[in-house]
Amino acid sequence: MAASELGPVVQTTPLVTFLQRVQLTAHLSYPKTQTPDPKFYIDLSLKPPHHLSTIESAFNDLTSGSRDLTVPVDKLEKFVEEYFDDGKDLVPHEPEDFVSDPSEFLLNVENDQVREWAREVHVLWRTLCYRVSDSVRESPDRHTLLPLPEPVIIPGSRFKEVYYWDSYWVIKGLLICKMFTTAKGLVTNLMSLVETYGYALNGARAYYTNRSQPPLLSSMVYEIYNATRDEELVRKAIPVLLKEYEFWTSGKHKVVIRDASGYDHMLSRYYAMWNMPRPESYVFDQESASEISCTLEKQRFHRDIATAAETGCDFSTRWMRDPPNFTTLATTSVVPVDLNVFLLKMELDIAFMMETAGDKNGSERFVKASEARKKAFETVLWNEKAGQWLDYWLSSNGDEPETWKAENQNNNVFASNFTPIWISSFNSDENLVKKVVKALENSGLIAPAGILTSLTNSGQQWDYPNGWAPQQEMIVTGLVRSGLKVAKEIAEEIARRWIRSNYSVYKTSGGIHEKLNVADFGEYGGGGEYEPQTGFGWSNGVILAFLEEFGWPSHLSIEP
Ligand SMILES: OC[C@H]1O[C@H](O[C@H]2O[C@H](CO)[C@@H](O)[C@H](O)[C@H]2O)[C@H](O)[C@@H](O)[C@@H]1O
Repeated sequence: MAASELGPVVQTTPLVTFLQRVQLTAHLSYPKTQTPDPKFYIDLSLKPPHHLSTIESAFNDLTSGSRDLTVPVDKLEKFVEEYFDDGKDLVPHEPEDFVSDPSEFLLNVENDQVREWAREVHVLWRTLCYRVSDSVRESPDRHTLLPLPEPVIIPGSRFKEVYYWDSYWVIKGLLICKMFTTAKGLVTNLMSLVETYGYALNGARAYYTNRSQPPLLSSMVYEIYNATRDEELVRKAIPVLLKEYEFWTSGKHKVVIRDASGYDHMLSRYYAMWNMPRPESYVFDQESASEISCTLEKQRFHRDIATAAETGCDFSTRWMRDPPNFTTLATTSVVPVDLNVFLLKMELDIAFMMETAGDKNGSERFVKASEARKKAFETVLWNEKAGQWLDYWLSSNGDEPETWKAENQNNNVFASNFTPIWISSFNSDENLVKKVVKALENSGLIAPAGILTSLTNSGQQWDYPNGWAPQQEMIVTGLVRSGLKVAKEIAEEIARRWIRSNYSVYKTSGGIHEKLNVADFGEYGGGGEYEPQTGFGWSNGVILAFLEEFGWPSHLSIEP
């Protein structure tokens, strides 16, 4: 790891650096209307028996003499065909615990049409399940895919690798489908990444080693323990979670906000260890930064782009100082509500796991840490007038404690502002829940497909109307756990909307075999990208989780 003026940088591999060059040449060589997905190139493997040095020199020959880095497309395609393999690094895998009709599957779903669909969603796990090929294990230098010990569930579409936070909702879905072994395997994979790198990577690719994603590993372990009572898993998880906790609460991730009475509150922010264009989107990031001439400023911008990817919400006006101007991205200057919710949850989960494993002192330490963070939520992030928690803009670079200012709270409404309600100490406070429910109802976020991520129509993936808000599963869960009638009613309404809109996406034009993009989702908001017969990992999980929580009565229509 090297250090730059703005923080650490994790070096990438020679293969990633080379594939970036191929990506750039492809981008420049194809006609504008046929621009290839840059991620395709960075995901390629070297075709045996060729080695990187041979392929690199063949590529130098191919491009030599071209002043503008372009080559004829037919020659480029022939080159890719000759020297690379596409998609052979993952091998389809039949999950050993898959049964087509799991016992006690969604007993509350009475409506036959919905039951039949839920079963189709369950079957999708088979199409998303793979194992890493032996060639990745034997020759890791030939692949950008990283070796993992257990079978994986991928999101689908262009994402042919494990993703950290997606795995949380995937696991929720797998548990409902009684696929306990597969769920445990996903956690084993993520734990192996923490053991190797010190944090769970954004995704299992060599170009994702410079950042993590929303930290939900402890929640995954907790969910599995709840379903299986597997104490061995808990014992194995504790040291791994301690390592992950250290990553998120130290170095550049740690920020300290001093309140009016001089009390220091420790919170966390996202902070990627990268200051160049992201390899998987090299050509786009380079273009986005093209107007910035100062090197340091460029590096800062690239770090903020990579950091937005670490948030899981790439991209959103939430991270922009002057939305929707993309170059004002300042992700590292935000103290995000949801990240701190996930860390509060991690503290509570670790406390619970230590107690389960008989470590009383350790458990108390984490209960204390959770109480301190809860206090920070009340002082730094809560806004009484808005009835929700607000992201906080740092005034400084966050290296030293800085004093809290009311005007630094970001008054814009985001789904993430409501995620603290997931935490029991918040959802058990009746007065607080009532305030939050009122604010949520008046927020404008509740759309025909559930909770939108933001209210700003910026064209970004994580803004209205695309509205992918997987965090709505946490909000819904928290509202239900409050036990308050008004909260449960709104939670059920949100879940029904999500189910209906996803159903219509799956079923439009005669079935899931039709490819539908977010854009086709139009006024519904929410949902995701659907490839033939796969659905999308995390949304499959949220569908099943909502169906389990609320069922679907026989008299209720599924059509929106
Ligand atoms: O290729 C660009 C970016 O893709 C990923 O982000 C999106 O897909 C992920 C997989 O479903 C999801 O976890 C994330 O929330 C999405 O925004 C990736 O995580 C980014 O790092 C990457 O740059």
